[in-house]
Amino acid sequence: MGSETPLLPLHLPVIDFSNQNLKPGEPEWDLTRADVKKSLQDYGCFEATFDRIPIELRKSIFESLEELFDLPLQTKLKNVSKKPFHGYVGQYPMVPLYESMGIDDSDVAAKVTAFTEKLWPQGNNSFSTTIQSFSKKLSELDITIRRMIMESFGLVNYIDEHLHSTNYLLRVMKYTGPDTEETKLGLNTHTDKNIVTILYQNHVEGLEVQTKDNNWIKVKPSQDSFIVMIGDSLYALLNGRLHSPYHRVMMTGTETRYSLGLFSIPKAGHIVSSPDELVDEEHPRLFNPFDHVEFLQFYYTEAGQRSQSALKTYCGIQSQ
Ligand SMILES: O=C(O)CCC(=O)C(=O)O
Ligand SMILES: [Fe+2]
Repeated sequence: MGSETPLLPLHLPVIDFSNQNLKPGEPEWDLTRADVKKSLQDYGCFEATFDRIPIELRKSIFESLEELFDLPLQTKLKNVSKKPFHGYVGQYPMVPLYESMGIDDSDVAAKVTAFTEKLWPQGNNSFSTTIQSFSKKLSELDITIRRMIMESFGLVNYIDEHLHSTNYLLRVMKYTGPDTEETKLGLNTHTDKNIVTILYQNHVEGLEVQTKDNNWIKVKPSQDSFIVMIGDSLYALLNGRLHSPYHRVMMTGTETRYSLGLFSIPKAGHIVSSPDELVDEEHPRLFNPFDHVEFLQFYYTEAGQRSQSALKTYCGIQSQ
């Protein structure tokens, strides 16, 4: 449906984060930072290769996901949350292939142990260790990327405050293959509402990311790569400087797709507001300051679900 000649190539840029010299101040850091900025301006998304998560851990994370989703429904329903999409989600008539669970503060051992004990009252040490160490290692990639983004926009003085203003949610997902000739929707088209999302998946493809000129990129990640994506809260914080892309999951065939997303999310009570440095005549302020938790509550109302951009409807400034 997009324009006949796509303005942007229909594949995501790939950026390597495995380099040992990737430290602030080193030339490699500056080069990688420039690639991060350009990719996020153009696509709001890129594929990151990152070797800090050992191969055994990358394998065992999917065994843990299988073990979790294989639990009886009654047990999975014990994971309740006041926050929408943080607890157990499944059996939705609109997206019957999709099931997910959220693990709040998945980088903090005590929190993951408490989550685990709700589902396995006798404990499940290998599950909680796998989830926590995977999240902790992946959060290092999230921190590197957010540091680079803040530097790119001259916001060095805000880095510490910004990094302390968020928590992590690990959402784990299972998509059952539709077992039909046609391709079926696994997850509705949406933009993420948080700061940065880092996705990892098994060998079954399905994620599609929309380009600015309305073409769909079918993402083909490898075992060594992660998909990094910008959410609406970072888009607002940067006063629209980076793109927050629409994406969806489309499923075919019989195989089960397991994926997980590490979401950095503004803490409740923290006000997301673009610094004055990013507001000038050429870039008028796009959004009123907002609390992310309240914005999320709006997103899940009927009006929020109906609007093309919940962010603009919720706190957009009229003149845009
Ligand atoms: O399963 C995926 O790859 C994407 C999931 C996603 O977009 C989300 O949870 O926000
Ligand atoms: Fe998403």
